[in-house]
Amino acid sequence: MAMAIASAPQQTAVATPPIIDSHDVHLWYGTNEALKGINLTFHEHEITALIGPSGCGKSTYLRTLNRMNDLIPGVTIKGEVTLKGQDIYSSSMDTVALRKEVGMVFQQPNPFPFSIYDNVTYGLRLGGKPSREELDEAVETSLRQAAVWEDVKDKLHDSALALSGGQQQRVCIARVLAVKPDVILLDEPTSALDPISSSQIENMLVNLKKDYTIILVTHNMSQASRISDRTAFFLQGNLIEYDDTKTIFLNPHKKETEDYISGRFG
Ligand SMILES: Nc1ncnc2c1ncn2[C@@H]1O[C@H](COP(=O)(O)OP(=O)(O)OP(=O)(O)O)[C@@H](O)[C@H]1O
Repeated sequence: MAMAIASAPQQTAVATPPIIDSHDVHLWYGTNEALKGINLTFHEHEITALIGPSGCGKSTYLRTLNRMNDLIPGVTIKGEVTLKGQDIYSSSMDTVALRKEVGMVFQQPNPFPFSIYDNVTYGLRLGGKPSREELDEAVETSLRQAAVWEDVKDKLHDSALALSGGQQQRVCIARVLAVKPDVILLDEPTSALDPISSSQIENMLVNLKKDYTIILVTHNMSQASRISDRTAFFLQGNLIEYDDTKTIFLNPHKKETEDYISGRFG
């Protein structure tokens, strides 16, 4: 019998339109093949969790979705990733624009050493010369969406570095939201946070999915089962199983998946 986790998994996902498609994605770091032909389709307005033991390629795969691996020397990528039907690896793709459409939040909160206001407006100011009113509006909307407005509204011009870790992470999420992405990638966004901050971020992500598509790497099985609609299980660079979260946690089809989620390895 599979898994023993505290919370009931999400209900069976009802398919929304696909937004990202990856087809036969391989990635090598030098000669080490870290991804061995990944086929995955992500659906709009869903949260998808990527799970699997350390070193199985989850973070590497997440970074292929907005070409963040391009920044790592010695990386070779083959295969196809499309965003709304457009090949993101085509030579005509503007990677700065891509990373606005497919934003990323990292494990460690990484606010810039600026004010909260300047952190949230950073991407907007890179893209042009928005008016003060536009910036003010974006700051309030994004901080509200990231569920941190009430904490910071009276100190927007204080350093973001003076906030708690959980508040910093929510400001980093607001920074991504301010440029209105379609997709948000999160790489273990709560693993450096206390349980209360983690739970605030989980609730926020569930609220955000009505407006965004969310793809989340997590080691936390309860988190995956609490908030995700679909779950993909990776092992040694392969995608072993991808299904709605309820099936993965209650009735996985592959033995490796069952062994992992029931804690037999990893
Ligand atoms: N920058 C890099 N240079 C060389 N090899 C790397 C690099 N990043 C990851 N790897 C290797 O690629 C493989 C997959 O790593 P990756 O970080 O994607 O796994 P992961 O499943 O996200 O692991 P974790 O859960 O520990 O974060 C591992 O063998 C790792 O050592």
